[in-house]
Amino acid sequence: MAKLVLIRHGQSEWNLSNQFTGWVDVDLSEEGVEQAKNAGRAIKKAGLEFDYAYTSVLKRAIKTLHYALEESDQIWVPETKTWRLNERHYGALQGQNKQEAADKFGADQVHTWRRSYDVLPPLLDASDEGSAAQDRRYSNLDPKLIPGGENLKVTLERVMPLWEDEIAPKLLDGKNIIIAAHGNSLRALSKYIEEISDDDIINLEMATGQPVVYDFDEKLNVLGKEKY
Ligand SMILES: O=C(O)[C@H](O)COP(=O)(O)O
Repeated sequence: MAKLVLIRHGQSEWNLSNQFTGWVDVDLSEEGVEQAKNAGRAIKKAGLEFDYAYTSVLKRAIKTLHYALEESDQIWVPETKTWRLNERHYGALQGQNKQEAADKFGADQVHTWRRSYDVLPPLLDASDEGSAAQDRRYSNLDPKLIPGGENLKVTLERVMPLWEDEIAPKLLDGKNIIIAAHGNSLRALSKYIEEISDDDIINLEMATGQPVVYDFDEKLNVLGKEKY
């Protein structure tokens, strides 16, 4: 019945330089642009047609969506941009080099920050430079909802209202949806969709620019999952 395509943005400038990114609005690298276009070509080749598109308010995901839709000749598809699909907020780690952080705090600690389900990164204060509280794009958001740092659990909790209010009803109505977002907002969504345990989610990685296609029955049970 309905299909849902999840696509992590193409390689970003900070994926390339190995920096924690989170809510920092970093652009795609040249390779990231190519990955997004290739995703669009794969979508076209597979004959995937969308009724709705969703993305975050960060340009690496927005541009990935646009390249993918343009290459598959469906740039007209109605799209929604929402902070609920943003990357998990990496708190005070944002901007730091991941290798340098591992040298400073230990590889185990950094792995725990990156992949554990419920350990929070060091938090940013609302008054800190670089806090999203000072960013105009979040000015219509209740300040209490603006995070100073998130783990996967908190990320899943803020993705779920979007799933419940918008995505699931449309899939139940047989509509096909593409979501272009981020490694961890998509890991959170996959955890819910595939009912992956808190322990096992540590092993799920999302490749940049690779479409993941879920096929659902009319009760939203997963019939199949394919990667292009
Ligand atoms: O925000 C980031 O740094 C990346 O998009 C995801 O990083 P991770 O692989 O460390 O979770």
